Amino acid sequence: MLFGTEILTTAQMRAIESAAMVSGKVSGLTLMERAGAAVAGEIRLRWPKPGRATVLCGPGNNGGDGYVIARLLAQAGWQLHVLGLDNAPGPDAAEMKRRWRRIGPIAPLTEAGLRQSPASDICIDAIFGTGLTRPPEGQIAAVLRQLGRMTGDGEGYPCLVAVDCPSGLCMDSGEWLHPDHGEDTAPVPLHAGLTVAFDSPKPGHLLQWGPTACGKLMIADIGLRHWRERRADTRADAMCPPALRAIWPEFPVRDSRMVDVGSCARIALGKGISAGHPAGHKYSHGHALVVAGPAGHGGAARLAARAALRGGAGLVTLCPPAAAMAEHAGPPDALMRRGLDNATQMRAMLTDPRITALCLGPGCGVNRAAGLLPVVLDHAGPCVLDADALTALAQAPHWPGGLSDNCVLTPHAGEFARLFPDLDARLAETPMRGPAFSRTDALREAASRCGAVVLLKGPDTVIAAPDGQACIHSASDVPWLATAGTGDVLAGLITGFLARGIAAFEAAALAVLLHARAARRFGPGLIADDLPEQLPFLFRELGLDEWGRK
Ligand SMILES: NC(=O)C1=CN([C@@H]2O[C@H](COP(=O)(O)OP(=O)(O)OC[C@H]3O[C@@H](n4cnc5c(N)ncnc54)[C@H](OP(=O)(O)O)[C@@H]3O)[C@@H](O)[C@H]2O)[C@H](O)CC1
Ligand SMILES: [K+]
Repeated sequence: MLFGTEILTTAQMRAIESAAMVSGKVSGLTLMERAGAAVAGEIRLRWPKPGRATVLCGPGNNGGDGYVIARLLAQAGWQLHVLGLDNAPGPDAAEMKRRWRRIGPIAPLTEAGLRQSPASDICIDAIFGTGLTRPPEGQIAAVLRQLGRMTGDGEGYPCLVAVDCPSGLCMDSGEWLHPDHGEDTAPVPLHAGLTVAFDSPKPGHLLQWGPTACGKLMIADIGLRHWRERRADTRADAMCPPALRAIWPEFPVRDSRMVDVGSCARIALGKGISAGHPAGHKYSHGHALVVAGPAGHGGAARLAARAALRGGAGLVTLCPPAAAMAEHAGPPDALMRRGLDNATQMRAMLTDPRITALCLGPGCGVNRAAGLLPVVLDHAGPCVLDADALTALAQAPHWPGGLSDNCVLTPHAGEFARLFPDLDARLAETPMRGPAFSRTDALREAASRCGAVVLLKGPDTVIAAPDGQACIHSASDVPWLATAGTGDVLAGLITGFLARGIAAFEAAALAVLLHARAARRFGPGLIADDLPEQLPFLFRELGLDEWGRK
């Protein structure tokens, strides 16, 4: 999979960190110094004039990073107020604590201690990082609640800077861990203005509450690349499930490893049918069928068909029931129309080998989708099943079998719950232990059960393939994408890419990326009809006007 930055689970991060230390080439103390320096550097970039900072240091290495940050900021002229625990941390954090003590005192990390802290411009949360395994309770939970109350985006509030992650957030799922007793002990979610994470993003930075909790996310290089890449080369190890990647072209993230989306997209498109036929005829760019529903419900399928055309399918044929043909008489004229009344007609249609992809579901009606579904599945060609086709699929006798890995399912949360009620129930459970069951866990399981690529739509869209590849696409910066018909456009765009011969997982990933990018480019006020119209500009901006040339 070409798109995006690799995401590491907390277990993978720990394995890489310890491989680095075992090698003897880098010590834990050096890594901690680099981590602290990265955060202090980001702070000084944003607040060039030394100010006042409160640093909250927890029991482990995240706390150790906090002591480094305090020391480096103090050396840069900041006024520091440091709170810490009276515990015996690991040797690296203990050493950093000692070094801080030579500079300044440590007040007890308690709710009262925090309330009585001198006013500050920023609060630095170094309480828990990737080592969080259970919900914060007692005094630490009270400190976090107080921290949540006293920091925020509003004027007059100190900005919260999170070290690696906001404390209490499970970094494998983006869930806040809850104690199992009482509403009044529920976590007060933190809202950091800046989070500086180390080496790689973790799933929790991107899933569920992650984006709102983290604020601006910076990924700092702390010199672990060699061990990360070695691990990627030796994927036999149990710590290394197939790659999980983040696609975040314009998400507010800075990451030195961020890939060039334009070149990734170019390569993916170049792998399609058009490769080697830059001046090919229309059939060399594929022929997509988009099934439409009964009269009065044609808009969704037309949106999908338009997106498939704009996505570059050579031909797109819209197939409403014959009685609904009149409804589709308007533009675009490039769209072909052909009546389709029943499964027999569909079976005949699909004998044409030039048809390279099919979209079933948008505006189709559940009964019509259920009638056509067996033909689509028997045909076993590249297809997108969306909307009503997913409802029909959940009721099909063979479900969850019968699909192949060139099929993409595009459920929203409700459709996902109908298809995989047990996984949905697990996702809905109050997370009380880390690592909590995540959307990537659920999607990998869903894809492996049904044998198709599954794409769960949302501000944190997750896509998984049956072989375990998965990616998270962050679009929490484009809330205006949540409007009627945008899902139909996405289904159509994937169909267009499938028609062009792009493999299912890549077609889904590329479509989701361009879909959000189109919304970002258009801005608020967007309606679904605007999305396909943005694609030509996007293709040009990303250098995709050269598609077909590798
Ligand atoms: N990634 C890297 O290469 C580097 C990361 N660094 C920083 O280290 C932290 C991870 O440090 P770690 O010590 O493993 O964990 P934490 O600091 O997050 O947590 C400390 C310990 O707290 C205990 N724990 C867990 N949950 C709770 C809870 N709810 N209440 C109380 N205590 C809790 C847990 O220990 P237990 O033995 O009690 O289970 C944690 O171990 C990472 O985030 C980075 O900030 C390095 O500094 C640089 C290299
Ligand atoms: K933290």
